[in-house]
Amino acid sequence: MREIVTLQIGGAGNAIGDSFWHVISHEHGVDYASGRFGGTSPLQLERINVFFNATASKRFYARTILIDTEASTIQRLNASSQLYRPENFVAGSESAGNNFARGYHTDGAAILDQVLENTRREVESVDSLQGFQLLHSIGGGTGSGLTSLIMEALVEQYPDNLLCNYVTIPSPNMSQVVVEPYNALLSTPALVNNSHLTFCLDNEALFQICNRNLKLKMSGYEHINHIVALTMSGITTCLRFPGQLNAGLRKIYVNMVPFPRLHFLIPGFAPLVTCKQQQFSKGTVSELVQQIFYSNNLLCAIDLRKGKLLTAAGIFRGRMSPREVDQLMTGVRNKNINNFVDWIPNNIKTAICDIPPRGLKMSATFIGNTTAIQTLFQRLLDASMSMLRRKAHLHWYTGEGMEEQEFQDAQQELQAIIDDYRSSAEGEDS
Ligand SMILES: COc1ccc(-c2[nH]nc3c2-c2cc(OC)c(OC)c(OC)c2CC3)cc1
Repeated sequence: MREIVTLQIGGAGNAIGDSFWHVISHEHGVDYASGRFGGTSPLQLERINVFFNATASKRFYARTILIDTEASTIQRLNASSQLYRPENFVAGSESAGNNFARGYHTDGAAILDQVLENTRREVESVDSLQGFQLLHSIGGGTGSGLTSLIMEALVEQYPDNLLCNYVTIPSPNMSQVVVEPYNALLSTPALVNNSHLTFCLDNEALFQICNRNLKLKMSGYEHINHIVALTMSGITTCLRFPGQLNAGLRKIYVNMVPFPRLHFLIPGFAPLVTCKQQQFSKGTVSELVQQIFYSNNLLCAIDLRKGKLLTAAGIFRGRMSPREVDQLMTGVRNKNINNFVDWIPNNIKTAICDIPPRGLKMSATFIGNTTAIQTLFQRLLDASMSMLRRKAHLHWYTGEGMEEQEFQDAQQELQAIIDDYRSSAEGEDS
């Protein structure tokens, strides 16, 4: 079986991770609180080992390491569910204080060995590891700094395995801490050089989806985390349920990433409408196909029309005609041919799973590798540079042993990835 080890890091990473385990444990017939299987179909068990371990008492637990520099968030999860193995909780004694330097050099570094020991134990308990998925933000100190440190160690210790990151990206409209742009900037080198697949989850877009699409009052992150979990469930559908594709992380990597550095993927999901709007929806496949190409349904605040798709994937769930899905997806490509690069033939792929997500008759998940992502990177670069020019708040980092040069190096990495995506839109080699 091609198992995946999850590492959920920091407050945001653990909140997203908990939502993800809530969603997929239900899909696999596993009770979130007890880990007991109560499913109704053998399909729920056929590939359950990709993300779960079976215990001697016929229960299941999530193959995940729960990591944070301060204990409170993950202590709550330990109390809430037997889905999490008690030994897999790794907490520091002091928060990384929203500071990349403390996540990477001090408070995070203090727990790195424990993280790697727990990871090693999970790796040695599987038959055939395919890779790791890391859930984290890049706005906070732990999600940015400790994750960068962990990625360097994983690449060194497991050079043949893939790293797949689900990364929440700070937004000026949802900023909690003024130095978030610095933490995001400093995360760039690890994401560019050590991640193989980086799914970008932009808080700006997620805020707009809750506010504009779903008309939700934003009282916290629970709605955002559920949308992310639904989308992650869609992205991992072909990994978790049997289907036409012999699915693995490497197959996504090989087919979605034309050059190693251009691995930043934009997810989308449909339907993202209120229950009232859902009553008026036609509930057709055609509607789903249209919606997943709307910028309003993307989990990144970018406009697909401002770039070209290098590759795209659509994962459709529910009872529908595969022929109709293929025709509609091909139709979108043909009608928007200028929004697809012409130097990668057949660069759109569709997969169908007849098991719909909870509460929906059908859904569609989009994954786009688009050159339009450079606008998101430019937003991060502009936000960090406007402070760096004035050396604002730099002392919080230099006081923890960092050099200003590290900021300039990260700035060059971020500018370089922007340039690479820009030139790939023009058809030059990246
Ligand atoms: C852009 O062009 C292509 C993209 C992917 C593939 C492919 N080949 N083999 C696979 C897949 C694959 C496709 C998936 O979605 C359509 C997929 O779900 C995320 C998915 O997920 C797990 C996979 C893995 C298995 C082919 C062409």
